[in-house]
Amino acid sequence: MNLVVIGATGRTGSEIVAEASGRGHDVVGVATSADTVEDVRVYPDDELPRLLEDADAAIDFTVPAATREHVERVVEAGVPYVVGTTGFGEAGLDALRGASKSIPVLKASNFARGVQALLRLVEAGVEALPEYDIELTETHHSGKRDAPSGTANTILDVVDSAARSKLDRTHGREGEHKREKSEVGVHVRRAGTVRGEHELLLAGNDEVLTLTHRAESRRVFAAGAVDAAEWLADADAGWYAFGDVL
Ligand SMILES: NC(=O)C1=CN([C@@H]2O[C@H](COP(=O)(O)OP(=O)(O)OC[C@H]3O[C@@H](n4cnc5c(N)ncnc54)[C@H](O)[C@@H]3O)[C@@H](O)[C@H]2O)C=CC1
Ligand SMILES: O=C(O)C1=N[C@H](C(=O)O)C[C@H](O)C1
Repeated sequence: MNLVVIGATGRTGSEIVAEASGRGHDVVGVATSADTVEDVRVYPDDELPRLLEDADAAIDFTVPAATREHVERVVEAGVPYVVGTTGFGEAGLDALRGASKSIPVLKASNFARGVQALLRLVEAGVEALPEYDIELTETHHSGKRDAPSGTANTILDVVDSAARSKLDRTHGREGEHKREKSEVGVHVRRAGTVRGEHELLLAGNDEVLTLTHRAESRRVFAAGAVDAAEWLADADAGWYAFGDVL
């Protein structure tokens, strides 16, 4: 396949370039400035329209503002679009959903296959323990821009759908704060080079169940993103999730 990796010089984009090249795909990169990654040419983002002309798919791991600019170019080129970027507001999500009327769009907050399994375990745990208190903690490297993580928000959406009553997301606690039954605590840690860890704690009287996923390297995200691009290249226009690929 001809792949365009947008964000190719980034922590994750550079792993995606390595993974795609390693699989034998023809890869070009786009980033804020020209560079070379794993012997792959990286072009500044104003070159994106030309690079999309022969692309079979584009993969975007940048920042929400950049992805919003890219999506119009990708739609014009009619190229399947894999989006890993997180931290969108409603307008950004609407732009991506709008694009899916014309091209196949696959957006996932986490391309690790283990997180797909975690989401299924979260649903089962919440359904089995409806009265238990739920607290979510996510930990990422000190360079992460958005909080909570996109994965944390995805986990909370699964909790919402599995819970018997609406839960209020309580981001941190300080001062006098007695826990309400309707709370789901959300806690964010930023430190070092942590690749991505998510822990859901369900606590009842005299017992605790914790469900944890930890990414040991960004290669796990890269493998999933390239799997998604290979799958999406033959898809019809529409809105897809990483679970559709597995
Ligand atoms: N869905 C998933 O599995 C994962 C998602 N992510 C998300 O991916 C995004 C990027 O994360 P990192 O790789 O740590 O970021 P980073 O800061 O290391 O890299 C960002 C990349 O985007 C590029 N970029 C920024 N503005 C651009 C523009 N206007 N045009 C073209 N390129 C532009 C930069 O040049 C750089 O290559 C974040 O939103 C993060 O949450 C990260 C890992 C896994
Ligand atoms: O920024 C990161 O690094 C990651 N971001 C994604 C998120 O926001 O959930 C996925 C992964 O946890 C790594």
